[in-house]
Amino acid sequence: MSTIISINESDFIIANDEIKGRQIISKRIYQCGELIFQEQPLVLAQFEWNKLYKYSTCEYCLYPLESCEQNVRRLCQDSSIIIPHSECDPNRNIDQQIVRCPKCNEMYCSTICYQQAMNNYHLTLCQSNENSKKDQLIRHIIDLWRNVHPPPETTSISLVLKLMAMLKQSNNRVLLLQELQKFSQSVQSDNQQFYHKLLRKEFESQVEQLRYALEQFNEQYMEIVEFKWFLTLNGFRQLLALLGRNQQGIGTSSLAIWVKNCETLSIPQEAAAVAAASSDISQFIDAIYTKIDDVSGEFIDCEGSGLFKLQSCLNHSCDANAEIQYQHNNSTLSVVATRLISNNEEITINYLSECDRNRSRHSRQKLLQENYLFLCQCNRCISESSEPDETSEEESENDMDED
Ligand SMILES: C[S@@+](CC[C@H](N)C(=O)[O-])C[C@H]1O[C@@H](n2cnc3c(N)ncnc32)[C@H](O)[C@@H]1O
Repeated sequence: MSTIISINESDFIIANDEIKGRQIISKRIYQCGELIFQEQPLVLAQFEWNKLYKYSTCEYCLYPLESCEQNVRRLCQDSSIIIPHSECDPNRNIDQQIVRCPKCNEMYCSTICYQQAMNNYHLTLCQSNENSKKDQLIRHIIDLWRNVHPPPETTSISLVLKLMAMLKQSNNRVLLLQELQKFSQSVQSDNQQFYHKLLRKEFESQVEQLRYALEQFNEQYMEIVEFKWFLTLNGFRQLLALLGRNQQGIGTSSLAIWVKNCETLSIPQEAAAVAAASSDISQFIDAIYTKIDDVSGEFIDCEGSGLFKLQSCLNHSCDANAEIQYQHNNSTLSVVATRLISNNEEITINYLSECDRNRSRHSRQKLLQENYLFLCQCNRCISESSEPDETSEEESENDMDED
């Protein structure tokens, strides 16, 4: 885990900015669409809610373990749907590829993933006996988490459990802890104004229950002396702030890959046939997405999150010049330029979800303060600084009043 792949060391540098902390500065020109780097996570986990809704993925790399047809049938709750062009679905025979842990039945996309999981953490976390006290405590911790954090989830307690198990199984605990310490993790913003939203008064008792349960887990089953500090009152708040500030969402989907492959289908020769075939398939795809939206809402991907060492050095901008993609439909993250990036320009991504990006300056800044503890001063926020301090909801309410 935690491998940085495909970078040319001289293409960018990690610098230090007085206000933002670490930042990545380009040392050459990147064209729009160009890959900047690819990286695998130090640790990742599927969201607990996602798992509950039966999104099946490889436990180690989040590769989807459904065919496109199974995926669509589940999301539409309609077992009669037939997906055409099965040649566009690389997962059409995925059932035959799935590897299961012989003890707990957890699913993996390959023997390699299963072995990596075993070597890293699964030997410790394998829940093979539901009556055992240890398995019950793990389930209790996960249930507590789900009560604190209804969907959409942002941070996952499974990451904490996995980090503990990785430390237990590691033969170099010091190195792993050093890697963890590099992520930005203070509980407050530098000017002491913002706290992470999970550390507000309203969550105090639930966060304490979680901390206590994890402390019991460590004392009774893990005995990781090096992790004890993270399970103290202050240490646990810092751990939650670390996860909140750095965690990167991961999304994979069998349907999305099938749709992408359909776009490159070999085209029939005659112009009229081309038009008819492509309009048929796009109408079919539109109808599928509409039905999914009606039945399952927008929650359509296999989702999780992870900590990435290099990606976590990328700062936010509401006018970012790069974006995160999952080009391999698993947890390998790609950072791709979304416009021309000049030499010496900071490479930035947008931390906000697609739908939050069009909110007012005030709403965007509020979300960034609650989740990442900073006041955004990007070019877009500065150029919109004369706008009123209203959330998008207040803005639309005012608009409606005016109408
Ligand atoms: C994922 S880290 C990014 C790298 C970070 N600068 C570091 O030193 O590790 C996220 C944190 O970086 C800082 N940050 C990111 N974008 C920023 C921005 N536009 N303005 C100020 N601080 C920012 C915030 O402290 C945020 O919680």
